[in-house]
Amino acid sequence: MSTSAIPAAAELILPAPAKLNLMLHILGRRADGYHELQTLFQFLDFGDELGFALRQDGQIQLHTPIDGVPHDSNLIVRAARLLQQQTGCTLGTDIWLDKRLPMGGGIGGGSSDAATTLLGLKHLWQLDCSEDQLADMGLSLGADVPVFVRGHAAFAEGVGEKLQPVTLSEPWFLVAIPQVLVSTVEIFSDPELTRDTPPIKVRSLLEGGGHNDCLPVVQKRYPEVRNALNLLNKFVPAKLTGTGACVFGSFPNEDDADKVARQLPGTLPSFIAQGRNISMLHRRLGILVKK
Ligand SMILES: C[C@](O)(CO)[C@H](O)COP(=O)(O)OP(=O)(O)OC[C@H]1O[C@@H](n2ccc(N)nc2=O)[C@H](O)[C@@H]1O
Ligand SMILES: Nc1ncnc2c1ncn2[C@@H]1O[C@H](COP(=O)(O)OP(=O)(O)OP(=O)(O)O)[C@@H](O)[C@H]1O
Repeated sequence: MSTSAIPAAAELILPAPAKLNLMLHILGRRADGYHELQTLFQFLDFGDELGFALRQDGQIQLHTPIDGVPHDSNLIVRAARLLQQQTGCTLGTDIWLDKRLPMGGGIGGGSSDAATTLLGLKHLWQLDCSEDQLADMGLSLGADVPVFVRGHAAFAEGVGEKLQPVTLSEPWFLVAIPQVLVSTVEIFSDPELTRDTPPIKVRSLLEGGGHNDCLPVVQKRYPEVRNALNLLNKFVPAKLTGTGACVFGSFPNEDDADKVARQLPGTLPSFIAQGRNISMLHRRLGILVKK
């Protein structure tokens, strides 16, 4: 994996992997407007990469800005500041980001960056906080952050924070990236969204089963996503991850995924990655802790 966007000054380099929602059922809406979900999360062995270097002056400085996202709104900076506040830590950090995941893609780039920041800085600042505390902090940043903090494929309920680890097969995925940014808020506010899918037991959820309740609304609002689903459906059953925009199909091996990728038009970029039950971040941190 290239680390070109991350300078040698970084003392700690960690991955921030993507996730897929293999299914997403919407059971209802809470009084605060958030939706009760059931979803199956699996990680991909593809993602962003973050570099961290220690600062003694308490400053949090992200050196690689994202277009359209102010420094202080970036989930990386927000996660770092939250960790400082919650632990009383007076250390700071320089951070560099190698952004590879499309934004607004439904593959959790911002959430994963936030989780990698929480776990990376716990390591760099040598903090004594538990995974439960980090998952709670993560939840206050976004519904998808806790699963990245835990690092295990999971059946999620609640708003996405009640996680039950699951072991799934680890197929190869072709993920196509429609060139449009889908607003999660917009999809969850659509009056036509199905919000009354009956709950199912994880036991009865066969692998590959379930559906995505966001699909009809996303297809209606975003022709780019509709086109991508139609194109991919010619080769493999195509699914939507989260609220989109990305769509994906699964394959038993990388070659089969690659053959289909070659037949997609240049206007529909894609990448191939393997599904993972343990996130790359946790594999890497596990190695660091054992050293
Ligand atoms: C769609 C999923 O990606 C599935 O994994 C997540 O549920 C969304 O997670 P996320 O991007 O971390 O979402 P957040 O940043 O917490 O919420 C963005 C917006 O989505 C809506 N939202 C999100 C999660 C949820 N369970 N119900 C909601 O209604 C809310 O309007 C919220 O203001
Ligand atoms: N580090 C970050 N990376 C990406 N987006 C960020 C980041 N920090 C803040 N954001 C904001 O969060 C929004 C959603 O980004 P993200 O890439 O996580 O979307 P997503 O893949 O649809 O997420 P999810 O699957 O969790 O709904 C972006 O449009 C951007 O404004």
